[in-house]
Amino acid sequence: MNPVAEMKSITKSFGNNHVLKEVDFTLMPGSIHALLGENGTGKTTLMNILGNIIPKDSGSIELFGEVYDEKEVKNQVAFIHQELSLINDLTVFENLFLGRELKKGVFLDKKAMREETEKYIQMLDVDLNANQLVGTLNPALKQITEILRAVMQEAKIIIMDEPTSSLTDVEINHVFNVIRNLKESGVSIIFISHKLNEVLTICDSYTIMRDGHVVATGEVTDDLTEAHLSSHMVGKDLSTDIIYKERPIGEMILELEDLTKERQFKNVDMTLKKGEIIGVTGLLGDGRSELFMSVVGANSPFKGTVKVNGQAVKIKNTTQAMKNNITYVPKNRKENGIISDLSIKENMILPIMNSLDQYGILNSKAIQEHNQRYINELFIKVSDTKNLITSLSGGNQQKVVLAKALGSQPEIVILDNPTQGVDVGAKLEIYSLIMKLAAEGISFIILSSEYPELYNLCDRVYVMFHGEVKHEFRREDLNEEDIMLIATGGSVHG
Ligand SMILES: Nc1ncnc2c1ncn2[C@@H]1O[C@H](COP(=O)(O)OP(=O)(O)OP(=O)(O)O)[C@@H](O)[C@H]1O
Repeated sequence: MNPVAEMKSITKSFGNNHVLKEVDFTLMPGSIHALLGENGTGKTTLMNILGNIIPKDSGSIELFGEVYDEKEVKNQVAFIHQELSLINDLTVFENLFLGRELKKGVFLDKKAMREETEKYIQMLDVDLNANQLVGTLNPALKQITEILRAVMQEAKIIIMDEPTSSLTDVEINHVFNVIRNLKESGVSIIFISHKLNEVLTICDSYTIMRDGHVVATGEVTDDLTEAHLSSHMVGKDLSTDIIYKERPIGEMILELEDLTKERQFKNVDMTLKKGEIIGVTGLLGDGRSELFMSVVGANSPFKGTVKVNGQAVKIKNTTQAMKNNITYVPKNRKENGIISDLSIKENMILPIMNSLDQYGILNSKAIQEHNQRYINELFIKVSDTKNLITSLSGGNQQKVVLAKALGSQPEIVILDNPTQGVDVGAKLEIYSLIMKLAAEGISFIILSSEYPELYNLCDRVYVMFHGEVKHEFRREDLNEEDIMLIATGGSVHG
């Protein structure tokens, strides 16, 4: 069998930043190929070159045995980015035909576009309505709509950049089924991911990059392990020590009493003490994100009482939340976490502008010190903080979002899906930092679907189902099977 894509000795630099150094990459037909590596190692850059989004500096590419043709590639290769590019106010079929609308005379032929969409929906066996507004779809169906768009343009190679990073387990299965159907139909898929368990589940082969080089490539076999993959990614064996540390827990700092918002969450009671780390988990529709958006004033109105340090507070927006020393990091980085038009430096200092502003002039030394501290503590890979935040790799953007939150020195930090897109090694660094800050007295609420994340960090974990708290686990009772049972509507004793 001949490869469908063959990249040889690809190099690429951005200024002095030599991102790709003689990279070889081969994709076989009808396969799902994982592309792995630490944050900022050049995975997206390599794929941007394959998809003709940016030019290479040197090297050669063959597609389907032919020399790479920049005009043809648009129809052959589709790239689904981490941040989806759908328009919420349009329907599914309108999104799918955006920029290539079918027409009857001068009018749009909506009937034909709808029918064509239905045909592909059936082909991929997905539960999607062509007429539905994209804004009303859950994250998995949005991801699937993007996949449909790629399939409808008859792409033979589809690159998926962390397609599951904001999905829950059930949604991931849904997207995986679609990916498997695609593979059956002969499409080759490149699967960029930091979730090594998913790579072992769905991929046939893998390539691992480190510092702009390929360090390993091979088949996914039964004896391949996550530890094997991650040791190649970081160049050493990752510590398997548990990061969690026993530490003194202080007074009550936050109480949620009987919080209710129609169709979102119901009768929620939760507590958090000084220096404590609690987890909140569940599956799609559990209401945890809506609950904490309400707590910080971003999802009003709701019923019930929020108490900070024993005092009932009415928080109407996130600025008031910050005045109550609560910082909140929402889950979707592009829509909520970063300001794309600002530099890395500006993004990092936004929440602390007031404290840095002396006599109306920004103290550049203080800014420099502040930023350098977080760049060091979170290992943010950055060549110049004056560059736009969007020039950073996805995982490094996420670290800037965390730096922004922690830099405001809050008493309570609420993190929704905090390590989205972050590589396995950097995750451990972030957990260690959170543990260190908790030992210094900062309290954390971690909203997460990842059991290892909850296990590494949390003193207690609340499990929600359909907007209600169904169980509270003490650390000593935590286990993944019971959490899953409750998250799917079952119950455990005790
Ligand atoms: N347009 C750009 N301008 C300047 N530097 C860039 C640009 N695009 C990427 N880079 C740099 O290239 C390097 C590789 O980034 P890339 O996005 O390819 O990494 P990645 O392996 O996909 O990381 P992640 O896992 O975090 O998504 C980073 O140092 C990044 O800052």
